[in-house]
Amino acid sequence: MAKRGFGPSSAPDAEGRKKITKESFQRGLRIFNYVLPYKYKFIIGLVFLAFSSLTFMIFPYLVGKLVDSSTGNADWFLEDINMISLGLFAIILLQGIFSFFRVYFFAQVSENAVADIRRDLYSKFVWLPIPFFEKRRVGEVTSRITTDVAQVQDIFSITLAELFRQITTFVVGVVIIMWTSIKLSLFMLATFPVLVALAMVFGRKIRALSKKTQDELAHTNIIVEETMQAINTVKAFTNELFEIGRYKTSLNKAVRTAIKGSYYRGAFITFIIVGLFGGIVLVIWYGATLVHQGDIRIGELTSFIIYTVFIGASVGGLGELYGKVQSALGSTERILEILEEKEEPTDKTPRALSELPKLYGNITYKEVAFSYPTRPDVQVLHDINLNIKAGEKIALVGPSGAGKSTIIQLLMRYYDVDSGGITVDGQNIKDISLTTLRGNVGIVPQEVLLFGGTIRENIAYGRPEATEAEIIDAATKANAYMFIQSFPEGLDTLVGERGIKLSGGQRQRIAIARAILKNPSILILDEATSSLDSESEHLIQQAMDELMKDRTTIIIAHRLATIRKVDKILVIDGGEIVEEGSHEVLSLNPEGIYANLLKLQFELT
Ligand SMILES: Nc1ncnc2c1ncn2[C@@H]1O[C@H](COP(=O)(O)OP(=O)(O)OP(=O)(O)O)[C@@H](O)[C@H]1O
Repeated sequence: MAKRGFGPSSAPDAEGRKKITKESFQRGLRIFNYVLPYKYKFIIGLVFLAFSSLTFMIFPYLVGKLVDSSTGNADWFLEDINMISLGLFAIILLQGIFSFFRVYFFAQVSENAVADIRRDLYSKFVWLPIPFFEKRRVGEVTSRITTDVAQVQDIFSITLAELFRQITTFVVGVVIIMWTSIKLSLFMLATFPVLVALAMVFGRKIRALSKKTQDELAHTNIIVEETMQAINTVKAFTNELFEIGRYKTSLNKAVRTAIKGSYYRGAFITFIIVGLFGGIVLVIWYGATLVHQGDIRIGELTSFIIYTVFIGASVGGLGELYGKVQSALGSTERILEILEEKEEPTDKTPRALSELPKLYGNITYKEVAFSYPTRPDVQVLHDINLNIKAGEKIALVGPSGAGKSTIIQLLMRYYDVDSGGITVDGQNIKDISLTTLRGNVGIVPQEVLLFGGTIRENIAYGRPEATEAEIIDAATKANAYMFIQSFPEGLDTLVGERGIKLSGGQRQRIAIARAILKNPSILILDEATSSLDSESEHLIQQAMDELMKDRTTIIIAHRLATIRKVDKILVIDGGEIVEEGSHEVLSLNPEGIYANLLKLQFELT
């Protein structure tokens, strides 16, 4: 799933990296559009970066002069040891000051630009149609806005600066050492960078191994999470020992991989010590020979060696940065891909619900056929024809998976029909603004999810501009105000993760209050499958009756006892309407599905 939708030019690897090609690079550069509003700060940051990188490069030169001075070989305008040391100190101070401003300006740019990307991504997510989310896992969607954006932030704040610094160090360093001694430079360049490059290859292998260890540790964490989430089930089945065993096996595997990785890490450290430091010793040896022969001075050798270390570090650093740029390009690509997704054609101007055109609620389905975009080969609805007059109440019944919810989802235009058409008040819903359509439909879902916040906010979700009096009125009509008042904080009681936990019946009544407040012409009631106690059931039924008054209502019914009074019952089976009529008519057909379902439920109760 994570690999879905990448450009054809270069496939990413398992870590979501992308090969750097001209094309991917050019595409990636488009993320810099987010830096444009802050370009002056960015340029000032770059200037400070250039200053700090260049002052840094003077440091080894001055150290060399200092050594020459101390050995009586001074040939520079500053001959005094104290003066050169002061110069060194001044360089360090300058570098410190430049670095402060570099970090300050880059942080201003990166924090703002990244917040802009996050805001755009979030808005995009909210405006995207339902099928987008069905094709992806939640974790995948959230990682766009967290991990991928963090990668891009790294580029804006650190990687770019580092890249610039390493390249400057390398180029300026090589020029200076060449100027000092061509012979020694050629000797150094033929040995040292090769060793650094080898170390990089080795380092990459180790990273791959440590990634494996991390993955295995992540797997052990999944077990912890799963067990904690389902701790009641674990205890109910007295499966504590089984879970401990599962965790232990997974943990042992992670430990084995980690230990295997440590061999390589040990070997790597040995290589660094022997190889890289050996390389430096080689350079020192050759340099010392040149000093002995009088080709260069001891101070020049000193600064040469420091430059060599800088150049080596920059070569190593560039390798690492290459990997980072690759990952960031992958992230950029994924972010841009989402930003380019087509949004639902909803009206984006903030408007009060009451300002939307009011629909009457005459609904027709004509020869509607539909398959879900994720399963195009399975036709879920075939040839659905139905007619609901404004104010009529109908119920959809039928076995699980028959297609009842799908019929409703199509009315809400979460998906578009494959063939046929749905009209509201004679107008095809494709021609009605999505905002108007959804603004005129109220839903009381099967499983009510409340947002973390107060009860007031949760009820007002139905119509954010509602007044306090309207909220109380809606809560009262929904038979919810009684229990709300019984909480010390009343409407201000927090619900959700940090607040109190409401019972299923209470949540349903909040959802009814929401719908009452929204005052829609079309109402959809998705009956809860879990049964409530009779007191709660009675209160909910009363609230539902109040809510249904004067509205076109479609009930997805699971308990047939609640729908006897509706105008029409539609029995859905296998994506088709197989029976249609009032309770009286349908219950008299002994061969019919409805009569059989009725009998079954009667026997069960
Ligand atoms: N988002 C989806 N993507 C793919 N297939 C789906 C999706 N939602 C439902 N289906 C499939 O469509 C068919 C009809 O499902 P639907 O939810 O409409 O049935 P239902 O009659 O409402 O069932 P229930 O009473 O259990 O809620 C089922 O086979 C189901 O697996």
